[in-house]
Amino acid sequence: MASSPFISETEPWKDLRVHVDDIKKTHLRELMSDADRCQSMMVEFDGMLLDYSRQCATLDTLKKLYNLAGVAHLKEKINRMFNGERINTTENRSVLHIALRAPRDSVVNSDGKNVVPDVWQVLDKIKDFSERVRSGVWIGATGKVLKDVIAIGIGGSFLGPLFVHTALQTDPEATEFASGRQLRFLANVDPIDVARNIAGLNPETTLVVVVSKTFTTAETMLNARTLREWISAALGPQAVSKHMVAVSTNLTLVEKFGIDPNNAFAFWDWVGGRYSVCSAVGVLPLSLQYGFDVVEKFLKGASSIDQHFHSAPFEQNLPVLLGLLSVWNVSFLGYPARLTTFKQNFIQVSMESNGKGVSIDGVPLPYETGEIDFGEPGTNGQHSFYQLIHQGRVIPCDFIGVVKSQQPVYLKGEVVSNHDELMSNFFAQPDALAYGKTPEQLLNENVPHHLITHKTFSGNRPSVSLLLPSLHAYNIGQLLAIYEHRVAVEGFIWGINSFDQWGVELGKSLATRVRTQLNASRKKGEPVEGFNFSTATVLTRYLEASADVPKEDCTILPKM
Ligand SMILES: O=P(O)(O)OC[C@H]1O[C@H](O)[C@H](O)[C@@H](O)[C@@H]1O
Repeated sequence: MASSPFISETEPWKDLRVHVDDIKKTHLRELMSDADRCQSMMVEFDGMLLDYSRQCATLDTLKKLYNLAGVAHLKEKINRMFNGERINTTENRSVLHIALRAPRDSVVNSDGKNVVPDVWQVLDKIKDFSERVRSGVWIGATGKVLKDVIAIGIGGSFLGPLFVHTALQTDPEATEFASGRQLRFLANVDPIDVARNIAGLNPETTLVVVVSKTFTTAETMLNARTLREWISAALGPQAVSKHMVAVSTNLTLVEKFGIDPNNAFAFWDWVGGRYSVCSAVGVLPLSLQYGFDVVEKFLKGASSIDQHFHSAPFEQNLPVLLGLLSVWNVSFLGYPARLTTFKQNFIQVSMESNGKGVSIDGVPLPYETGEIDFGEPGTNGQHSFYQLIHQGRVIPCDFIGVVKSQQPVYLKGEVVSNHDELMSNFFAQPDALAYGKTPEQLLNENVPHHLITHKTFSGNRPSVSLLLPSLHAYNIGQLLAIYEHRVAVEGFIWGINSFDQWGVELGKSLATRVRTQLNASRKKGEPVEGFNFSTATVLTRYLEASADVPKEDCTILPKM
């Protein structure tokens, strides 16, 4: 099959390339002085306000980006996704995380079958199960209520749920429902993470949820076996069925592991791991902690953005605008990184989706794709790495602010409330980046000559600001979906497959070889063989220096 031409060969791409020179001549300071331009670069939807006026872009840039979207067939690609076509071609799968939050009476087809009833069957099962656990109808092996949950999972089976949990943890409505309960996440395979997770928990009152799409991920399965041992060592092996449940697409392996299939919560191949937080992956642990009704609001927020993404014209479409501007920053202005104050699962959603080297047809790309995403919430970044973004490299930034704090603090005698203090930075940083500070301004302030260059800020550094009315479950869903779809838009423009992740396989398979060697050396004293000089040397050193580990097959759990 003939492969499609690269987007970089199209006229709109070439036009944008030429346009870069015009834009580079114009400082953001000038662009910001045009109030009409700024007004046209603000979009509102469902209570949110996106301000992208601090992008190094004019209305003409936007027109050119819409032309690019046209030749990239962006609209058609979005429709193909919503229609359940197998757009993840290297895995021959459709990409239907939008179905996970579709209203009960809607229709989303995969291979001609409406998947919404299946989705709701699992959601109903989660609602029922979580209510039974929370109300103490489902109890542990010794008759105690299961008030604590450890969710074991990694990557997409961890980061999305962690993000939502982190955001809900301080939401007054959600916390009310979480009273007396704890939700912890065990992801990393480092044994100290096991220790941290079980510290202070009693197996008698703990429910373990093993979350893995494949149910083969080495870290998750070892952590699952470790906590199975923790439960059975304390309560006997028969307790496992009361204290362990699973979320997976691979129900056969769930059963083989020893978890009752009735206590397994399914999802489907058409849900990518990093797009799975709206499946049982997130909905089960979060419903156990906060109750299903809160989590349903999160799903509704995501669904609202899905419908917006599917139907709003590009000029008003938040994920489309954000995606196009990211492509502009990465591919044309040459800024490969992005800072966001919302980073947990977004780093995975973005970098695993779009860090690709070949087109969807498998042809090496003549341009780079993906961004290096990083960030810190609130003002933490200001006190660590903002030096670099103000005077070092140019890093386009996303600032996400909330009108109403989840937990307002007012102190008598203070100039502003604590939330206003936080938001002062939300408003100040984008302008500091855009305007900078000139040597003339510094001279007027009588700054000594030898410090002028040190204290100069070049400015002209782009950012977008997104203002949310509040941070309830619904808004968290909106935010998640905006970022998921933005990444899809970027990938659709770049002509890559944003839904596979072959790049994670090599490291995993090399770790398997090392694991085999460690076993052979520890158990049978075999020498290190088959590795390059460097690896063999350090591996041998590691084995020799840790020769005092137990030789016999035994179980030792953390002592915390
Ligand atoms: O959910 P699992 O099958 O355990 O997969 C967990 C994670 O492992 C892989 O390495 C993938 O890169 C991730 O996309 C995935 O989320």
